[in-house]
Amino acid sequence: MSADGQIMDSSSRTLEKLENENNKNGSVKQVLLDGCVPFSHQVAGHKCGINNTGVLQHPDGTILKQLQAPPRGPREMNFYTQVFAKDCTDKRLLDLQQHLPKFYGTWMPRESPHELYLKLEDVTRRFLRPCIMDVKIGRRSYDPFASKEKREEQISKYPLMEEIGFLLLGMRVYQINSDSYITHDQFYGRSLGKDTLKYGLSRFFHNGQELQRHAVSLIISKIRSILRWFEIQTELHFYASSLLLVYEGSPHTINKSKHKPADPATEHQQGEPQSKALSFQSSLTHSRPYCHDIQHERNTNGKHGGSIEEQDEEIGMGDKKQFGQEETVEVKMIDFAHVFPSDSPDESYMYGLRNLLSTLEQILKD
Ligand SMILES: O=P(O)(O)O[C@@H]1[C@@H](OP(=O)(O)O)[C@H](OP(=O)(O)O)[C@H](O)[C@H](OP(=O)(O)O)[C@H]1OP(=O)(O)O
Ligand SMILES: Nc1ncnc2c1ncn2[C@@H]1O[C@H](COP(=O)(O)OP(=O)(O)O)[C@@H](O)[C@H]1O
Repeated sequence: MSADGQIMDSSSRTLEKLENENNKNGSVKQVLLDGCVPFSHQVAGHKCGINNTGVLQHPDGTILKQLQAPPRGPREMNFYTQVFAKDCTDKRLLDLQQHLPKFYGTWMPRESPHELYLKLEDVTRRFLRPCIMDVKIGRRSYDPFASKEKREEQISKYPLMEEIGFLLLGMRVYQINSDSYITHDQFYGRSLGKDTLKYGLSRFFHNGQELQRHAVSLIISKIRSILRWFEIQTELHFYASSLLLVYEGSPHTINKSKHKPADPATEHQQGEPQSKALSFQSSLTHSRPYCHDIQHERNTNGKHGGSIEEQDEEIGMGDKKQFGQEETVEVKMIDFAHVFPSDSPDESYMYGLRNLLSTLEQILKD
């Protein structure tokens, strides 16, 4: 049977059948469309898609984020498409690529062509025990087109946002002694005031034995690099966008293994990064969030076979991989549902970055 045929077999399971199987087995490890499984390293964000699963992990190691309802989903898709356009000549956008998960176009399940997903690099993939934090950046978490109700709702969630300029949305931290993760949800971040912020942030770097100072330093250096990009760009404003911070929690070596790619024939991506940059202006027209109570999780590495090196080559980034000390951390910008064109510096985002940097520097000084 052709690879295509195999796809049809796997994806032709109906949702009903899946639910029955899950109920029967009490199965936690769901296999969804085309061999995709729930992404086990999601620490914040919407839980949409099949069974409110949220972000999915594709067998080739990428992740799939379902497009949100217009205008947010198309706006995020247009943003990734523009930044990763093959014929992009805008130096600012080309420089921005290094700060984003790589974008592999859009993807749709063969059976449900109305469902569209962004296919993205899994930023946590190379880590053995990834410690992950999602931090929303900026002095306001609503965009200029938000209704009065939306503005008020967002402000009421964290009135300190304007003064602090960032908000911890979620994290998971590997604990060496118990070989488990501590997780904190969005309410943890919202509970932090000016006097507890530094301590609250420092928990992300504590493995139960000691503070991972090297991770703090390396993450500071990556955030500084993102700040430098913002200091010279005036094209874009980012609202309700996040930084995803990751560091290696394992005291052992970093996972450098490269698996053979999954059978490329099992791919049926639709819409490669487009060759023509799309206009942001065109996207200006105008689910339940993830909530994980504080708890200890047994460690499940969540690794899924296959690799994406061939696709890396395709977008010209395949040979840029290096492994060194700085590979034990990663900082990427994510969540671009509220990115808008502009002609001035993004002071709000930079304010947030600077305050995050100074809080991290304080943690190092203590
Ligand atoms: O998707 P919505 O309209 O429900 O709004 C999300 C909010 O849900 P809620 O207002 O409680 O219904 C949601 O609120 P919660 O954090 O879940 O209280 C977030 O503010 C989310 O923003 P982000 O994805 O974290 O950047 C919000 O998403 P964005 O408006 O930032 O896309
Ligand atoms: N490229 C990525 N690599 C790894 N994890 C990611 C990536 N993008 C998103 N995530 C995970 O999914 C969560 C939600 O992503 P996000 O883009 O913020 O979704 P939402 O728009 O629903 O807020 C993040 O907190 C993170 O845990």
